[in-house]
Amino acid sequence: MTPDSDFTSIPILDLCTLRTNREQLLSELQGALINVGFFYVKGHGINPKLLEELSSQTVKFFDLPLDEKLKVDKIHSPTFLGYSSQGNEITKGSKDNREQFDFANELPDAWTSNRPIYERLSGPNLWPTENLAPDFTSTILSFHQEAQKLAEQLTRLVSECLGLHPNALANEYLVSGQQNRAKLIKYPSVDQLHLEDGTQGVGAHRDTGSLLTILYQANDLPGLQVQNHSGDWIDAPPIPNTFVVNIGTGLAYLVHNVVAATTHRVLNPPPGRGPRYSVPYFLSARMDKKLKPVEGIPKEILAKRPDNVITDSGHQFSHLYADDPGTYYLLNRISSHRDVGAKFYPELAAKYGIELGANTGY
Ligand SMILES: O=C(O)CCC(=O)C(=O)O
Ligand SMILES: [Fe+2]
Repeated sequence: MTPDSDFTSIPILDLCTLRTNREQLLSELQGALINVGFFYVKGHGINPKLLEELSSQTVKFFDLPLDEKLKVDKIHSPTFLGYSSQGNEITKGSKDNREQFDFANELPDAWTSNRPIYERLSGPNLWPTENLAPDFTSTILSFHQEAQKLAEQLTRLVSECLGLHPNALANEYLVSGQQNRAKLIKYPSVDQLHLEDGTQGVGAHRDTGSLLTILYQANDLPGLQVQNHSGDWIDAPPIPNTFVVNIGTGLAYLVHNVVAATTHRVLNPPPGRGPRYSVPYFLSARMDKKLKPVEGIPKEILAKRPDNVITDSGHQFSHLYADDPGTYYLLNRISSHRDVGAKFYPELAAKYGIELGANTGY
């Protein structure tokens, strides 16, 4: 791709087209994957009422008193599920101005010390009590279920549009009972920030260790930006009843980087317009299997791979990535949330040289 044909907006794909003109949708999807790595989906079939309820529960959760939110803080769990307060996460060496609540499909606390350490990441959620947050848990879990179905459908479409069997990726890298994470995010209004909070909502990054991300922008504030191949930042503003989908480094690796795990970032919300809310869901590859680029993508599709892509994102632990996805993923969690790392994984952090005392990031 030459800089002249670089993208300047994010394509919108309508999944209803699958019923009327499947070939067209697959061709649009292929273009979006190879040239952009980001696209909106509409016609996804997820009930708009559920999405409204998700938005409202997200706002209500963050409006709870801080001491109640701290009762479900990540620090209480080796899974890194739960709440993290403002400024507690680090991307590219700087604090991110966001509060978060990480959740996943519910799994029991099954890890024992004779199992691989990364399996300790999978386990139960930390929920606020029902009387404090009525219908929160059921709404969040319903959304998770729907996002999971959509993500699996998209994985099959991605395979198909790259000339593979629709189940080529799913059969190898998705396994029932795996835990896929999602989170509620609040980017506080700049009027509520202190000077030392810095300027980033979340710094430039790729979604590491996941196959794809489905992002629901839960109110109408802009902030998400996507980096095109020339290094320019392109806005991805909220569009009602759509999701923004982007490709993670896991999927890109599996398909020989013919699809792009595109760099993105989030700016603080515009002044005077209140906080921005968003809900990303991350579909992950199974953690217990080495990643191996798939065979069978036709040469003419591989030849479309863009080169000379400029990115502001680093790439942590890449040496480990393909060989041991579970450990790679755990190290990323520790690095982003060092207080949880210090409590539950001090030996692993020391082994990989992650400084737990200094909360300074990379
Ligand atoms: O909040 C957003 O719009 C994007 C968040 C994001 O990129 C992430 O959490 O990986
Ligand atoms: Fe992201």
